[in-house]
Amino acid sequence: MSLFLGLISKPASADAIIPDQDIHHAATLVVANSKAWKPFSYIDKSGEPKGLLVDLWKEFGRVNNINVAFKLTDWNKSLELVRQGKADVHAGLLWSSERAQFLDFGNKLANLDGQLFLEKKLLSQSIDDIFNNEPLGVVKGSYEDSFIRHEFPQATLIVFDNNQEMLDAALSHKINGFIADFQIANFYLFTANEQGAFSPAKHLYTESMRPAVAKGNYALLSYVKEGFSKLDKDTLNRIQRKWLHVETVYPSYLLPIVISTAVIIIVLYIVQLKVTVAKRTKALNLANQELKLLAAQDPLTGISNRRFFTAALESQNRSRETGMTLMLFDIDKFKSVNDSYGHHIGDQALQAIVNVIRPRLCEKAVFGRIGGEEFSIFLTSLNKSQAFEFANLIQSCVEKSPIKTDIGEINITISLGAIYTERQDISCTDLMTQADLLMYRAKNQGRNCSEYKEV
Ligand SMILES: Nc1nc2c(ncn2[C@@H]2O[C@H](COP(=O)(O)OP(=O)(O)OP(=O)(O)O)[C@@H](O)[C@H]2O)c(=O)[nH]1
Repeated sequence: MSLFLGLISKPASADAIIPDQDIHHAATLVVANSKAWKPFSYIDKSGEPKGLLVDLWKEFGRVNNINVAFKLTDWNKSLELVRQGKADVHAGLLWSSERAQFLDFGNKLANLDGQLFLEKKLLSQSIDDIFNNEPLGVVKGSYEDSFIRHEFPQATLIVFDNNQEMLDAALSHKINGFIADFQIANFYLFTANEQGAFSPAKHLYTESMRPAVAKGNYALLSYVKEGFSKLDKDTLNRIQRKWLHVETVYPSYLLPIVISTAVIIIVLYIVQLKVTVAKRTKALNLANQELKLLAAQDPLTGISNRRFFTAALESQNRSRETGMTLMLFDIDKFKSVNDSYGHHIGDQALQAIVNVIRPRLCEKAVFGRIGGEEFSIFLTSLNKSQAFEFANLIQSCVEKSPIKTDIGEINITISLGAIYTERQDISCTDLMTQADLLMYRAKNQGRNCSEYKEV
Protein backbone atom coordinates (compact mmCIF):
# COMPACT_ATOMS: atom_id res chain seq x y z
CA MET A 1 0.00 0.00 0.00
CA SER A 2 1.09 3.48 -0.73
CA LEU A 3 1.76 5.27 2.47
CA PHE A 4 0.03 8.35 1.16
CA LEU A 5 -2.57 7.37 -1.38
CA GLY A 6 -2.53 3.62 -1.83
CA LEU A 7 -1.66 4.03 -5.44
CA ILE A 8 0.40 1.05 -6.49
CA SER A 9 -1.44 -0.87 -9.12
CA LYS A 10 -0.63 -2.87 -12.24
CA PRO A 11 0.23 -0.68 -15.25
CA ALA A 12 -2.56 -0.39 -17.77
CA SER A 13 -0.19 0.18 -20.72
CA ALA A 14 3.48 -0.02 -21.64
CA ASP A 15 4.10 2.74 -19.09
CA ALA A 16 5.71 1.31 -16.06
CA ILE A 17 4.90 1.24 -12.38
CA ILE A 18 8.13 -0.08 -11.10
CA PRO A 19 8.74 -0.81 -7.43
CA ASP A 20 12.26 -0.25 -6.28
CA GLN A 21 13.44 -3.86 -5.94
CA ASP A 22 16.29 -3.04 -3.60
CA ILE A 23 14.14 -1.49 -0.90
CA HIS A 24 11.96 -3.61 1.34
CA HIS A 25 10.13 -1.42 3.77
CA ALA A 26 6.58 -1.28 5.06
CA ALA A 27 5.30 1.93 3.39
CA THR A 28 5.49 2.89 -0.32
CA LEU A 29 5.77 6.27 -2.00
CA VAL A 30 4.72 6.42 -5.65
CA VAL A 31 6.91 8.78 -7.67
CA ALA A 32 5.93 9.81 -11.20
CA ASN A 33 7.98 11.26 -14.00
CA SER A 34 8.75 10.99 -17.68
CA LYS A 35 9.82 7.66 -19.13
CA ALA A 36 12.02 9.42 -21.69
CA TRP A 37 13.78 12.20 -19.84
CA LYS A 38 17.39 11.03 -19.91
CA PRO A 39 19.49 11.45 -17.84
CA PHE A 40 16.90 12.43 -15.21
CA SER A 41 14.37 9.62 -15.59
CA TYR A 42 13.81 6.92 -18.18
CA ILE A 43 13.04 3.26 -18.58
CA ASP A 44 15.99 1.25 -19.82
CA LYS A 45 15.86 -1.64 -22.28
CA SER A 46 15.22 -4.19 -19.55
CA GLY A 47 12.30 -2.12 -18.23
CA GLU A 48 14.14 -0.74 -15.20
CA PRO A 49 13.69 2.87 -14.06
CA LYS A 50 16.94 4.72 -14.42
CA GLY A 51 18.30 8.22 -14.13
CA LEU A 52 19.46 10.92 -11.77
CA LEU A 53 16.00 11.46 -10.26
CA VAL A 54 15.47 7.72 -9.87
CA ASP A 55 18.75 7.44 -7.94
CA LEU A 56 17.87 10.48 -5.84
CA TRP A 57 14.47 9.06 -4.92
CA LYS A 58 15.94 5.63 -4.17
CA GLU A 59 18.35 7.34 -1.83
CA PHE A 60 15.40 9.25 -0.37
CA GLY A 61 13.68 5.90 0.27
CA ARG A 62 16.75 4.36 1.85
CA VAL A 63 17.43 7.28 4.19
CA ASN A 64 13.75 7.72 5.15
CA ASN A 65 13.06 3.99 5.39
CA ILE A 66 10.27 3.94 2.86
CA ASN A 67 9.60 1.95 -0.30
CA VAL A 68 9.71 4.01 -3.47
CA ALA A 69 7.83 2.91 -6.58
CA PHE A 70 8.32 4.70 -9.89
CA LYS A 71 5.57 5.45 -12.31
CA LEU A 72 7.32 6.55 -15.49
CA THR A 73 5.20 7.58 -18.44
CA ASP A 74 4.86 10.34 -21.05
CA TRP A 75 5.56 13.77 -19.67
CA ASN A 76 2.07 15.21 -19.76
CA LYS A 77 0.67 12.03 -18.30
CA SER A 78 3.16 12.14 -15.42
CA LEU A 79 1.73 15.54 -14.45
CA GLU A 80 -1.79 14.21 -14.72
CA LEU A 81 -0.93 11.27 -12.43
CA VAL A 82 0.02 13.64 -9.62
CA ARG A 83 -2.83 16.04 -10.36
CA GLN A 84 -5.36 13.21 -10.26
CA GLY A 85 -3.86 11.62 -7.14
CA LYS A 86 -2.63 8.52 -9.00
CA ALA A 87 0.95 9.19 -7.92
CA ASP A 88 2.17 10.74 -4.65
CA VAL A 89 4.95 12.88 -5.96
CA HIS A 90 6.31 14.20 -9.22
CA ALA A 91 10.02 13.32 -9.08
CA GLY A 92 11.26 16.66 -10.37
CA LEU A 93 10.12 19.46 -12.71
CA LEU A 94 10.36 23.20 -13.22
CA TRP A 95 7.97 25.59 -11.54
CA SER A 96 5.51 27.42 -13.76
CA SER A 97 2.39 29.42 -12.88
CA GLU A 98 0.35 26.93 -14.90
CA ARG A 99 1.71 23.97 -12.95
CA ALA A 100 1.44 25.85 -9.66
CA GLN A 101 -2.33 25.77 -10.11
CA PHE A 102 -2.43 22.05 -9.38
CA LEU A 103 1.01 21.32 -7.80
CA ASP A 104 2.94 22.45 -4.74
CA PHE A 105 6.71 22.46 -5.20
CA GLY A 106 9.54 21.31 -2.90
CA ASN A 107 13.19 22.39 -2.74
CA LYS A 108 15.61 22.53 -5.64
CA LEU A 109 17.15 19.24 -6.80
CA ALA A 110 19.14 20.42 -9.85
CA ASN A 111 19.29 23.17 -12.47
CA LEU A 112 17.97 22.84 -16.00
CA ASP A 113 19.01 24.99 -18.95
CA GLY A 114 16.45 25.42 -21.72
CA GLN A 115 18.17 25.56 -25.07
CA LEU A 116 17.32 25.84 -28.76
CA PHE A 117 19.11 23.08 -30.72
CA LEU A 118 19.61 23.43 -34.47
CA GLU A 119 21.02 21.39 -37.28
CA LYS A 120 24.32 22.74 -38.59
CA LYS A 121 22.82 24.09 -41.81
CA LEU A 122 20.57 26.45 -39.81
CA LEU A 123 23.30 27.86 -37.62
CA SER A 124 24.03 30.73 -39.99
CA GLN A 125 20.43 32.02 -39.80
CA SER A 126 19.34 34.60 -37.26
CA ILE A 127 17.44 33.31 -34.24
CA ASP A 128 14.49 35.54 -35.14
CA ASP A 129 14.29 33.93 -38.59
CA ILE A 130 14.39 30.49 -36.98
CA PHE A 131 11.53 31.27 -34.59
CA ASN A 132 9.53 32.87 -37.41
CA ASN A 133 10.02 30.28 -40.14
CA GLU A 134 11.36 26.94 -38.90
CA PRO A 135 9.03 24.33 -37.35
CA LEU A 136 10.59 23.39 -34.00
CA GLY A 137 10.14 20.25 -31.92
CA VAL A 138 8.98 20.43 -28.31
CA VAL A 139 7.69 17.89 -25.74
CA LYS A 140 3.99 18.27 -25.05
CA GLY A 141 3.18 19.78 -21.66
CA SER A 142 6.87 20.40 -20.92
CA TYR A 143 8.16 23.63 -19.43
CA GLU A 144 9.82 24.38 -22.79
CA ASP A 145 6.44 23.98 -24.47
CA SER A 146 4.76 26.66 -22.36
CA PHE A 147 7.92 28.83 -22.30
CA ILE A 148 8.11 28.99 -26.10
CA ARG A 149 4.37 29.55 -26.51
CA HIS A 150 4.63 32.46 -24.09
CA GLU A 151 7.95 34.01 -25.22
CA PHE A 152 7.84 33.22 -28.95
CA PRO A 153 4.12 33.01 -29.80
CA GLN A 154 4.94 33.22 -33.54
CA ALA A 155 6.91 29.92 -33.43
CA THR A 156 5.52 26.88 -35.24
CA LEU A 157 5.78 23.95 -32.84
CA ILE A 158 5.73 20.25 -33.59
CA VAL A 159 4.67 18.47 -30.42
CA PHE A 160 6.08 15.13 -29.25
CA ASP A 161 5.00 12.94 -26.35
CA ASN A 162 8.50 12.62 -24.98
CA ASN A 163 12.15 13.50 -25.59
CA GLN A 164 13.01 10.12 -27.08
CA GLU A 165 10.43 10.58 -29.84
CA MET A 166 11.54 14.16 -30.45
CA LEU A 167 15.24 13.24 -30.66
CA ASP A 168 14.41 10.28 -32.93
CA ALA A 169 12.57 12.71 -35.25
CA ALA A 170 15.50 15.12 -35.15
CA LEU A 171 18.13 12.48 -35.88
CA SER A 172 16.08 11.13 -38.79
CA HIS A 173 15.87 14.70 -40.22
CA LYS A 174 12.11 15.07 -39.75
CA ILE A 175 12.73 18.28 -37.83
CA ASN A 176 15.72 20.64 -38.12
CA GLY A 177 15.45 22.14 -34.69
CA PHE A 178 13.98 21.53 -31.27
CA ILE A 179 13.78 23.05 -27.82
CA ALA A 180 14.93 20.90 -24.93
CA ASP A 181 16.80 20.97 -21.66
CA PHE A 182 20.47 21.21 -22.46
CA GLN A 183 21.50 18.30 -20.23
CA ILE A 184 18.77 16.07 -21.59
CA ALA A 185 19.37 16.76 -25.29
CA ASN A 186 23.10 16.38 -24.73
CA PHE A 187 22.59 13.02 -23.09
CA TYR A 188 20.47 11.73 -25.97
CA LEU A 189 22.84 13.04 -28.64
CA PHE A 190 25.86 11.71 -26.86
CA THR A 191 24.48 8.28 -26.12
CA ALA A 192 23.21 8.04 -29.73
CA ASN A 193 26.78 8.91 -30.82
CA GLU A 194 25.40 11.90 -32.75
CA GLN A 195 27.23 14.65 -30.87
CA GLY A 196 27.78 16.77 -33.98
CA ALA A 197 24.29 16.44 -35.49
CA PHE A 198 22.66 19.28 -33.54
CA SER A 199 24.24 22.24 -31.82
CA PRO A 200 22.95 24.43 -29.00
CA ALA A 201 22.15 27.72 -30.76
CA LYS A 202 20.44 29.80 -28.07
CA HIS A 203 20.21 29.56 -24.32
CA LEU A 204 16.61 30.27 -23.29
CA TYR A 205 16.55 29.96 -19.49
CA THR A 206 18.11 28.36 -16.41
CA GLU A 207 15.56 27.12 -13.87
CA SER A 208 15.52 24.87 -10.81
CA MET A 209 14.03 21.40 -10.98
CA ARG A 210 11.98 20.59 -7.86
CA PRO A 211 9.81 17.71 -6.63
CA ALA A 212 6.07 18.48 -6.54
CA VAL A 213 2.96 17.08 -4.82
CA ALA A 214 -0.72 17.60 -5.54
CA LYS A 215 -1.89 21.09 -4.61
CA GLY A 216 -2.70 21.41 -0.91
CA ASN A 217 -1.03 18.18 0.29
CA TYR A 218 1.10 20.09 2.78
CA ALA A 219 1.83 17.07 4.97
CA LEU A 220 3.37 15.21 2.05
CA LEU A 221 5.21 18.33 0.87
CA SER A 222 6.88 18.85 4.25
CA TYR A 223 7.64 15.11 4.45
CA VAL A 224 9.40 15.37 1.06
CA LYS A 225 11.27 18.52 2.07
CA GLU A 226 12.41 17.03 5.38
CA GLY A 227 13.20 13.71 3.74
CA PHE A 228 15.54 15.32 1.20
CA SER A 229 17.25 17.38 3.90
CA LYS A 230 18.44 14.09 5.44
CA LEU A 231 20.38 13.09 2.30
CA ASP A 232 24.08 13.82 2.75
CA LYS A 233 25.84 16.12 0.30
CA ASP A 234 28.46 13.59 -0.77
CA THR A 235 25.79 11.18 -1.91
CA LEU A 236 23.94 13.94 -3.77
CA ASN A 237 27.16 15.00 -5.49
CA ARG A 238 28.01 11.41 -6.38
CA ILE A 239 24.60 10.95 -8.03
CA GLN A 240 24.91 14.25 -9.93
CA ARG A 241 28.39 13.36 -11.15
CA LYS A 242 27.25 9.91 -12.24
CA TRP A 243 24.49 11.24 -14.53
CA LEU A 244 25.62 14.68 -15.59
CA HIS A 245 29.15 13.68 -16.50
CA VAL A 246 28.30 13.53 -20.17
CA GLU A 247 30.56 15.21 -22.67
CA THR A 248 29.19 18.56 -23.73
CA VAL A 249 28.13 18.59 -27.35
CA TYR A 250 30.14 21.19 -29.16
CA PRO A 251 29.59 21.88 -32.84
CA SER A 252 32.15 19.95 -34.89
CA TYR A 253 33.37 23.11 -36.59
CA LEU A 254 34.29 24.65 -33.23
CA LEU A 255 37.58 22.80 -32.70
CA PRO A 256 39.08 23.73 -36.11
CA ILE A 257 38.00 27.35 -35.55
CA VAL A 258 39.57 27.43 -32.09
CA ILE A 259 42.79 25.82 -33.38
CA SER A 260 42.97 28.13 -36.44
CA THR A 261 42.35 31.21 -34.27
CA ALA A 262 45.05 30.10 -31.84
CA VAL A 263 47.50 29.46 -34.71
CA ILE A 264 46.73 32.89 -36.27
CA ILE A 265 47.20 34.62 -32.92
CA ILE A 266 50.51 32.81 -32.33
CA VAL A 267 51.77 33.57 -35.87
CA LEU A 268 50.77 37.25 -35.57
CA TYR A 269 52.46 37.40 -32.18
CA ILE A 270 55.68 35.87 -33.57
CA VAL A 271 55.64 38.21 -36.61
CA GLN A 272 55.04 41.23 -34.38
CA LEU A 273 57.82 40.04 -32.06
CA LYS A 274 60.22 39.65 -35.01
CA VAL A 275 59.35 43.11 -36.36
CA THR A 276 59.89 44.64 -32.90
CA VAL A 277 63.18 42.76 -32.44
CA ALA A 278 64.37 43.83 -35.93
CA LYS A 279 63.44 47.49 -35.23
CA ARG A 280 65.15 47.46 -31.84
CA THR A 281 68.25 45.70 -33.24
CA LYS A 282 68.50 48.35 -35.98
CA ALA A 283 68.12 51.15 -33.43
CA LEU A 284 70.69 49.47 -31.18
CA ASN A 285 73.16 49.06 -34.06
CA LEU A 286 72.76 52.72 -34.99
CA ALA A 287 73.26 53.75 -31.36
CA ASN A 288 76.32 51.50 -31.14
CA GLN A 289 77.77 52.98 -34.33
CA GLU A 290 77.14 56.46 -32.97
CA LEU A 291 78.79 55.52 -29.68
CA LYS A 292 81.79 54.05 -31.48
CA LEU A 293 82.09 57.18 -33.56
CA LEU A 294 81.80 59.38 -30.48
CA ALA A 295 84.43 57.31 -28.71
CA ALA A 296 86.80 57.66 -31.71
CA GLN A 297 86.08 61.25 -32.78
CA ASP A 298 87.29 64.64 -31.70
CA PRO A 299 84.07 66.55 -31.07
CA LEU A 300 85.35 69.93 -32.27
CA THR A 301 86.88 68.98 -35.62
CA GLY A 302 85.29 65.58 -36.40
CA ILE A 303 88.68 63.90 -37.07
CA SER A 304 90.13 61.06 -34.95
CA ASN A 305 90.82 61.74 -31.30
CA ARG A 306 94.14 60.92 -29.69
CA ARG A 307 92.99 57.53 -28.37
CA PHE A 308 91.72 56.27 -31.72
CA PHE A 309 94.68 57.78 -33.64
CA THR A 310 97.25 56.09 -31.36
CA ALA A 311 95.46 52.70 -31.54
CA ALA A 312 95.23 52.91 -35.36
CA LEU A 313 98.90 53.89 -35.64
CA GLU A 314 99.93 50.94 -33.46
CA SER A 315 97.81 48.52 -35.40
CA GLN A 316 99.08 49.67 -38.83
CA ASN A 317 102.68 49.92 -37.68
CA ARG A 318 102.50 46.26 -36.62
CA SER A 319 100.94 44.95 -39.80
CA ARG A 320 102.45 47.18 -42.53
CA GLU A 321 104.77 45.84 -45.22
CA THR A 322 105.52 49.27 -46.75
CA GLY A 323 107.09 52.48 -45.51
CA MET A 324 105.34 54.53 -42.80
CA THR A 325 105.03 58.33 -42.96
CA LEU A 326 104.17 60.08 -39.72
CA MET A 327 103.65 63.85 -39.51
CA LEU A 328 103.13 65.92 -36.42
CA PHE A 329 102.30 69.62 -36.55
CA ASP A 330 101.40 72.41 -34.14
CA ILE A 331 99.80 75.80 -34.88
CA ASP A 332 102.21 78.68 -34.58
CA LYS A 333 101.52 81.29 -31.95
CA PHE A 334 98.01 80.06 -31.46
CA LYS A 335 97.83 81.63 -28.04
CA SER A 336 97.89 85.05 -29.72
CA VAL A 337 94.92 84.03 -31.92
CA ASN A 338 92.93 83.22 -28.79
CA ASP A 339 94.16 86.31 -27.01
CA SER A 340 93.40 88.62 -29.95
CA TYR A 341 90.05 87.29 -31.18
CA GLY A 342 88.77 85.09 -28.35
CA HIS A 343 88.60 81.35 -27.77
CA HIS A 344 85.51 81.05 -29.96
CA ILE A 345 87.39 82.28 -33.02
CA GLY A 346 90.32 80.04 -32.03
CA ASP A 347 87.93 77.07 -32.22
CA GLN A 348 86.73 78.12 -35.67
CA ALA A 349 90.38 78.43 -36.81
CA LEU A 350 91.05 74.84 -35.63
CA GLN A 351 88.05 73.60 -37.65
CA ALA A 352 89.08 75.60 -40.71
CA ILE A 353 92.65 74.20 -40.65
CA VAL A 354 91.22 70.67 -40.58
CA ASN A 355 88.93 71.52 -43.52
CA VAL A 356 91.91 72.79 -45.48
CA ILE A 357 94.01 69.67 -44.90
CA ARG A 358 91.40 66.88 -45.05
CA PRO A 359 90.65 67.10 -48.81
CA ARG A 360 94.33 66.65 -49.56
CA LEU A 361 94.54 63.31 -47.79
CA CYS A 362 94.03 59.93 -49.42
CA GLU A 363 91.32 57.66 -48.09
CA LYS A 364 93.73 55.47 -46.13
CA ALA A 365 95.48 58.34 -44.34
CA VAL A 366 94.55 58.74 -40.66
CA PHE A 367 94.23 62.33 -39.41
CA GLY A 368 94.02 62.99 -35.66
CA ARG A 369 93.89 65.85 -33.19
CA ILE A 370 96.29 64.67 -30.55
CA GLY A 371 96.49 67.80 -28.38
CA GLY A 372 94.85 71.24 -28.04
CA GLU A 373 96.39 72.70 -31.23
CA GLU A 374 98.51 69.68 -32.17
CA PHE A 375 97.65 67.37 -35.05
CA SER A 376 99.12 64.25 -36.58
CA ILE A 377 98.75 62.35 -39.87
CA PHE A 378 100.04 58.89 -40.80
CA LEU A 379 99.86 56.99 -44.05
CA THR A 380 101.58 53.95 -45.52
CA SER A 381 101.06 54.56 -49.23
CA LEU A 382 104.08 56.82 -49.91
CA ASN A 383 107.75 56.27 -50.61
CA LYS A 384 110.38 58.42 -48.98
CA SER A 385 110.47 61.27 -51.51
CA GLN A 386 106.69 61.36 -51.77
CA ALA A 387 106.52 61.50 -48.00
CA PHE A 388 108.77 64.57 -47.70
CA GLU A 389 107.02 66.23 -50.62
CA PHE A 390 103.67 65.62 -48.98
CA ALA A 391 104.92 67.03 -45.67
CA ASN A 392 105.90 70.25 -47.46
CA LEU A 393 102.52 70.34 -49.20
CA ILE A 394 100.59 70.10 -45.91
CA GLN A 395 102.70 72.72 -44.22
CA SER A 396 102.49 75.17 -47.11
CA CYS A 397 98.76 74.68 -47.86
CA VAL A 398 97.86 75.99 -44.41
CA GLU A 399 99.90 79.10 -44.94
CA LYS A 400 98.41 79.67 -48.37
CA SER A 401 94.78 78.86 -47.63
CA PRO A 402 92.36 81.41 -46.25
CA ILE A 403 91.38 80.38 -42.70
CA LYS A 404 87.78 81.56 -42.49
CA THR A 405 86.22 82.65 -39.19
CA ASP A 406 83.33 84.89 -38.10
CA ILE A 407 85.65 87.88 -38.02
CA GLY A 408 86.93 87.15 -41.52
CA GLU A 409 90.01 85.39 -42.81
CA ILE A 410 93.01 85.12 -40.51
CA ASN A 411 96.55 84.04 -41.20
CA ILE A 412 97.65 80.79 -39.67
CA THR A 413 100.87 78.87 -40.09
CA ILE A 414 102.05 75.56 -38.75
CA SER A 415 105.37 73.94 -37.84
CA LEU A 416 105.61 70.33 -38.97
CA GLY A 417 107.91 67.39 -38.25
CA ALA A 418 107.77 64.33 -40.56
CA ILE A 419 109.33 60.91 -40.16
CA TYR A 420 109.62 58.30 -42.87
CA THR A 421 110.70 54.74 -42.07
CA GLU A 422 110.78 51.38 -43.75
CA ARG A 423 111.96 49.62 -40.60
CA GLN A 424 109.61 47.07 -39.11
CA ASP A 425 111.15 47.12 -35.63
CA ILE A 426 110.44 50.73 -34.73
CA SER A 427 107.79 51.43 -32.11
CA CYS A 428 105.03 54.03 -32.36
CA THR A 429 106.38 55.80 -29.29
CA ASP A 430 109.74 56.16 -31.04
CA LEU A 431 108.07 57.44 -34.19
CA MET A 432 106.01 60.00 -32.26
CA THR A 433 109.03 61.13 -30.23
CA GLN A 434 111.16 61.56 -33.37
CA ALA A 435 108.38 63.48 -35.17
CA ASP A 436 107.90 65.65 -32.08
CA LEU A 437 111.61 66.50 -32.00
CA LEU A 438 111.51 67.45 -35.68
CA MET A 439 108.46 69.62 -35.11
CA TYR A 440 110.27 71.48 -32.30
CA ARG A 441 113.21 71.82 -34.60
CA ALA A 442 110.87 73.50 -37.12
CA LYS A 443 109.61 75.82 -34.36
CA ASN A 444 113.20 76.68 -33.55
CA GLN A 445 113.88 77.35 -37.23
CA GLY A 446 111.47 80.27 -36.91
CA ARG A 447 108.15 78.40 -37.45
CA ASN A 448 106.03 78.07 -40.65
CA CYS A 449 108.31 75.34 -41.98
CA SER A 450 108.73 71.58 -41.95
CA GLU A 451 111.55 69.28 -40.88
CA TYR A 452 111.79 65.67 -42.00
CA LYS A 453 114.04 62.69 -41.93
CA GLU A 454 114.12 58.97 -42.48
CA VAL A 455 114.83 56.70 -39.53
N1 LIG B 1 90.53 78.10 -29.03
C1 LIG B 1 91.18 77.04 -28.56
N2 LIG B 1 92.39 77.14 -28.09
C2 LIG B 1 93.09 76.05 -27.64
C3 LIG B 1 92.50 74.79 -27.63
N3 LIG B 1 93.42 73.92 -27.12
C4 LIG B 1 94.50 74.60 -26.83
N4 LIG B 1 94.33 75.91 -27.13
C5 LIG B 1 95.23 77.03 -26.97
O1 LIG B 1 96.39 76.84 -27.71
C6 LIG B 1 97.39 77.68 -27.16
C7 LIG B 1 98.72 77.00 -27.14
O2 LIG B 1 99.64 77.92 -26.74
P1 LIG B 1 101.14 77.63 -26.58
O3 LIG B 1 101.37 76.25 -26.12
O4 LIG B 1 101.70 78.73 -25.70
O5 LIG B 1 101.76 77.78 -27.99
P2 LIG B 1 101.53 78.76 -29.17
O6 LIG B 1 100.91 80.04 -28.67
O7 LIG B 1 100.76 78.05 -30.23
O8 LIG B 1 102.97 79.04 -29.59
P3 LIG B 1 103.93 78.05 -30.29
O9 LIG B 1 103.38 76.69 -30.21
O10 LIG B 1 105.20 78.16 -29.52
O11 LIG B 1 104.03 78.53 -31.66
C8 LIG B 1 96.88 78.04 -25.73
O12 LIG B 1 96.48 79.39 -25.74
C9 LIG B 1 95.67 77.19 -25.55
O13 LIG B 1 94.69 77.81 -24.76
C10 LIG B 1 91.16 74.67 -28.13
O14 LIG B 1 90.55 73.62 -28.17
N5 LIG B 1 90.55 75.82 -28.59
